[in-house]
Amino acid sequence: MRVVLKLGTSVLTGGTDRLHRPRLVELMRGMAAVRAGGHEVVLVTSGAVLAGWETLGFPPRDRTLAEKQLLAAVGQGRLMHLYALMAELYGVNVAQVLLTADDFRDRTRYLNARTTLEGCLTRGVLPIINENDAVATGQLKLGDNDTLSAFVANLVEADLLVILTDAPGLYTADPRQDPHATLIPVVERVTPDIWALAGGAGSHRGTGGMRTKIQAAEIATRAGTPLVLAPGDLEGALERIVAGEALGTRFLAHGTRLEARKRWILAEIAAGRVLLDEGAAQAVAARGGSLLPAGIRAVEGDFERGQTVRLLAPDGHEIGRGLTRYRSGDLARIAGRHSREIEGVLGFTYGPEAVHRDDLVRL
Ligand SMILES: Nc1ncnc2c1ncn2[C@@H]1O[C@H](COP(=O)(O)OP(=O)(O)O)[C@@H](O)[C@H]1O
Ligand SMILES: N[C@@H](CCC(=O)OP(=O)(O)O)C(=O)O
Repeated sequence: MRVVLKLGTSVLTGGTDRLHRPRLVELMRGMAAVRAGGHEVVLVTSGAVLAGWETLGFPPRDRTLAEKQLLAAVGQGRLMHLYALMAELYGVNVAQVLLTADDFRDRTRYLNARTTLEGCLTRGVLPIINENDAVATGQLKLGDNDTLSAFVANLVEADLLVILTDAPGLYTADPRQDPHATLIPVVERVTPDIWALAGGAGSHRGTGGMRTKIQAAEIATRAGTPLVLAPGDLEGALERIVAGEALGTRFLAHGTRLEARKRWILAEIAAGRVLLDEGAAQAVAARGGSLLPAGIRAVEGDFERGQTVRLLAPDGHEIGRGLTRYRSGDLARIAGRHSREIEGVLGFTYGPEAVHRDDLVRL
């Protein structure tokens, strides 16, 4: 299973003013255990602003954007340093990836981020992601890490998104305000009734409160990834959730990830056409295989890597659509060539497939 784990500031502080070291060790132990069980983990972490405030000796705060950015710039390094120390205890290597909204909007940046994260996972490195707070403002900013974690879950096509926070899950009302509030164990759909349960902003150290968690649930579940919202102060929480135990609140996915992805591919306007030879058409249409450059006869249109293209059989009829791994000019140069030759021809490679079967919908 590929799991994206989001840790809020409130979890990292354990209700104190500082990054709570024993808590960090326990969380890292959980991640290492899940990884040792054969799963992949991507961490989305908050806490840079808090870490910066701690490092500078808790100066009085004016809560301006400039101050927040300064604190994040100081704290991000500190946060990573601590994670690296904790990870070393468990023999885990970590990587830092700082993202902003533009990295999800711009196709090339999106694909590059995905390649980097995939690379980390392939090599067994734990990617640790935060928003690039020091530079991102206004339109550039996603603004909260709940939303960021849902985007990341989408980016890496996670099987599960786990958000650990300082509440035991989604309650019928804000448990801080209403002592009679009760836990909702399963949410089938994020309806207006669910939205109505979220109070305002969260704890005084957190950013989004429950609203951004529901927002994250909406984004993730629509893309086919379920979300579990659970308490961060419970020992072994991550392992128990990954093992399938019902902890906190589970938001169910709509359909499977693959279906969600295919809906998305079909919704995109095709940017070009790729003409296949008979063998490739057979492989794609009848056997559900990937399209290799060797089976391409011609490339029409001007498209970038990651855009949707139509796949045409030799008689011109459309047999499928998919996301191309190479831009049109590059694809034309490797058309008809064996995948081994890609690097020699282009000087680089994005892998042996022109369109991978996971990125392809047969019509
Ligand atoms: N319906 C609800 N159920 C649970 N918690 C809620 C609800 N409405 C508001 N909250 C508040 O949201 C807070 C979690 O958000 P936040 O403090 O931003 O956490 P984090 O730092 O983990 O992102 C909880 O502590 C709780 O007070
Ligand atoms: N990127 C910011 C945290 C933003 C955020 O969403 O915080 P939280 O509500 O604690 O998850 C930071 O590292 O301080």
